[in-house]
Amino acid sequence: MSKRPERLTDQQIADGLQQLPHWHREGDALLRTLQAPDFPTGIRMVAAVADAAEAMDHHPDVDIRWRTLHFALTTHDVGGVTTLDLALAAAIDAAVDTVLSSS
Ligand SMILES: C[C@H](O)[C@H](O)[C@H]1CNC2=NC(N)=NC(=O)C2=N1
Repeated sequence: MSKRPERLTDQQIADGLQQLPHWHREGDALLRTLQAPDFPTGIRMVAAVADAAEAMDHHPDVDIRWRTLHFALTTHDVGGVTTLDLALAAAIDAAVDTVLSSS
């Protein structure tokens, strides 16, 4: 049984975001919005994110509007931002970059 992650402090979140320039915090979530070049590529990005999230057993909230993708990350089990959200943000950045570099 994996240990439940602890909610991070404001300072810990700010420190983590130093390494995640595409992301910002709003309340209990980390947010990123990006523009895909077209709708199919955006869907491929979301599919790549889904694989990474499933591998981590930690999943983003995703909003898809044509080419605009909104990602919101929070740890629902503890009702706040944890290290899992910071790790997922980095995984999302890597996943979308991989799709872009192969499109
Ligand atoms: C049992 C529970 O569903 C799992 O530990 C995971 C699934 N994916 C998850 N994703 C997110 N964002 N928060 C969670 O608390 C979470 N829990």
